[in-house]
Order: sequence, then C-alpha cells, then structure tokens
Amino acid sequence: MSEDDMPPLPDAVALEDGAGGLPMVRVHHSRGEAVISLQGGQVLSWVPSGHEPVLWTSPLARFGEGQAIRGGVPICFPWFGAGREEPEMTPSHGFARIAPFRLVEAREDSGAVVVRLDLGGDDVATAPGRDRWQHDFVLSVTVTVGETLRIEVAVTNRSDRVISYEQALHAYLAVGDVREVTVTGLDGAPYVDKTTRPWSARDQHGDVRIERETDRVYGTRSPVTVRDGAMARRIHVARESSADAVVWNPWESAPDDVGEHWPGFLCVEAANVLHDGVVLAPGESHTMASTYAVERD
Ligand SMILES: O=P(O)(O)OC[C@H]1O[C@@H](O)[C@H](O)[C@@H](O)[C@@H]1O
Repeated sequence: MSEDDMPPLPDAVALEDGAGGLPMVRVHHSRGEAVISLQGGQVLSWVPSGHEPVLWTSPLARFGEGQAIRGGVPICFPWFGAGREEPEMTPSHGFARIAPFRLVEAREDSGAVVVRLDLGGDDVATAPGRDRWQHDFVLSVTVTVGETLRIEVAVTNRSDRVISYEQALHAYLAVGDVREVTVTGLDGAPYVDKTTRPWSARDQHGDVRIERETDRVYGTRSPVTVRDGAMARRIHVARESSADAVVWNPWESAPDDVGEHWPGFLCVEAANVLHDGVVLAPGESHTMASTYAVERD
C-alpha cells in the first residue's frame, strides 16, 4: 500500500517489510507483541508479556507474494478446504488467505492495540478462484493485541443478491508435543471426521487426544482449551458466532512446508463451515470472533 493510504500509527505500531519482503504490521506493547501480515490479514505471531509465543509458524513456512503462509492465524474465506461444490474449489481455504489486505486503522485502546485490515471485492479482482465466487463484499479483520488476542472477522454483503460463504480462523497453536496435549470442551459434541473416505459423522466421548492424523469439524459453540503439560500451560480458545470448531493435525502425512515439525502445533479453528456456512442478504453483515488466552499451570 502507498504512503498516502497509510492511517496514522501509534508508537506501539510499525509497518515494515517482513520475511519475503511482505508488508507486516509489528505491534510492541507492554502487554503483548504481535506480527500481522497484510497478505492474508494473517496474525503470524502473538507473544503476551511473560509468556512463550502462543502461535506456531512453521520453520519451513514460505513467504512470498500469493503464497499461503503456514502458521499463525490464516483467514479462510469464502470457502473452507476444497469448498462445498464440485469440482473442488482452489486455492484451498479460499482466496482471502493469499490476498493483499489494506491497513485501515491502528490505535491504542485500554491496555491493548487494535489494528484493522480490510479486503474488498476490488482487492481480489484478479485473485485465483475469484471466478468461482464473484460476489462483491467487504471483509474487515480487527485484531486486538494485549494480554489476550482477539481476532474479529466482519463480512458485509455488498452485492445485490443473497450470498453464502464458509469461514475459519485457522489458528496454529504452539504446543510442546501434540501427542501429549489434552483438548477439553468438546465432550459430547458431534463431529465430521474428514480423515475417512467418505467423511464420517461421529460423537466425541471425553477429552480429545491426538493419536493419529486428526481432521475434525466439531459442531459446537463451546470454548475449547488445549492443556499442554510439556509447556506447563493452557491455551483457551473462545469463539463468538462460530458454530464449528475445527481440530487439525496432519501427523506424519504433513504437507512439505510442515515436514517433521508436525508435533509442534495443533490447529483449533473458529469456523462456520459445511451446512453452517453463513448466508447474508444484500447489505447484511456477520461478525465471527475468536479470543485466545494463555494460563500457566
Ligand atoms: O494445506 P492447507 O490448505 O493449509 O490445509 C490444511 C488443513 O486445514 C484444515 O483446517 C483442514 O481441516 C484440513 O483438511 C486441511 O488439510
């Protein structure tokens, strides 16, 4: 984005060239630090004061224009994975996560820093996959960095017809060893297991342990906690207007930008996907949010 389009930035916020020359917003605040990539509107790092980094970014992540960055909190929109239509939609998880967002606001606000990034129909005119979802829209991401991290995604239908979309905040949570964590909050929830062919419908009994490739869409609005004995901490993921929680770790079938590092993260994603996709009449808006908090054992 050009200098002329830049909003005024408080002292705690800087816009810099990051890895791969990608523009990144750096937040340095006494309560927490963060890095947010304008490409994808993606929080890449959040370190609340006195804690280890809460988000994981792959040591093998690729940073380049138009490339999905493996880590942090990618924004999936307007479809999730391969989407709900035939043939499969590409790019995986929609065009937003590789699109150039605009920095529209940065301010300090009661002990936190608030950064807003926008993406509109004009910003994705030539984006791959745009031909499969052509509606006009505005997607606003508001990131609040402090003792906790909150990411809010507001979508407005700017077209003259009803639109439908899937969405997720695809958070990669850093863990000591995914094989040793316990995930609570999902007991009793129905889920779609995406590792079977065809996918299967199941119910969760008790806490979740990661013992193999895990790719599940849980139909629940309850908060989820990742208990990580190795790092002696708990990461709490609360969600608003999110009907689904996706839990993903690829185990040994990890993509090549994860490789042998797969034990280092667990994705817990605030989502509205499959039959929980959002439907908006012309002019309507919908806001989904997720708040991350960390607590020592
Ligand atoms: O490799 P990608 O496109 O980042 O997707 C990673 C994973 O993301 C998860 O959210 C999906 O549930 C998985 O099915 C998918 O494999």
